[in-house]
Amino acid sequence: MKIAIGGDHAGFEYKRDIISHLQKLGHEVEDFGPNTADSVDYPDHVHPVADSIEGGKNELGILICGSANGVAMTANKHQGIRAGLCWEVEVAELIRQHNDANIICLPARFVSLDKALAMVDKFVTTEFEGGRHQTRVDKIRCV
Ligand SMILES: O=C(CO)[C@H](O)[C@H](O)[C@H](O)COP(=O)(O)O
Repeated sequence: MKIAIGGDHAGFEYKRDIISHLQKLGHEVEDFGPNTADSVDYPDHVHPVADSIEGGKNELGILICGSANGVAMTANKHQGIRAGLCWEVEVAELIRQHNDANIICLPARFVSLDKALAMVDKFVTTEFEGGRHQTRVDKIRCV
């Protein structure tokens, strides 16, 4: 699967380890930075992730910052993006099953790396259930 990843300095180390994990599983990962742990502004690295998914270059996205709120707020400004903030593996499953989320947002300062990896694994392997959920997802789009 083609996956876009990005975030800010607070998520830099987790992003590095998530990329390695996904590549070992055979996924193609495009890293939109940051490339160091130096302080950055997360929107600079979130918009390109969202653009790549809206443009069809990548299928899913992963965004990591301290609380995950900034990256989620930024990503969800894009009409074609449904970004879900996750803190438990079951939530990572539900944002795919019920919300057809195409981006998962991870709070690096509030979850362990092992949990972050487990959430990523669940996110990329869970399908949208459609049905009643499709009706709701269709109503998310702003007019
Ligand atoms: O969600 C966030 C921004 O709203 C993240 O938690 C950022 O990583 C955090 O704000 C960065 O804070 P810092 O003090 O500049 O490291």
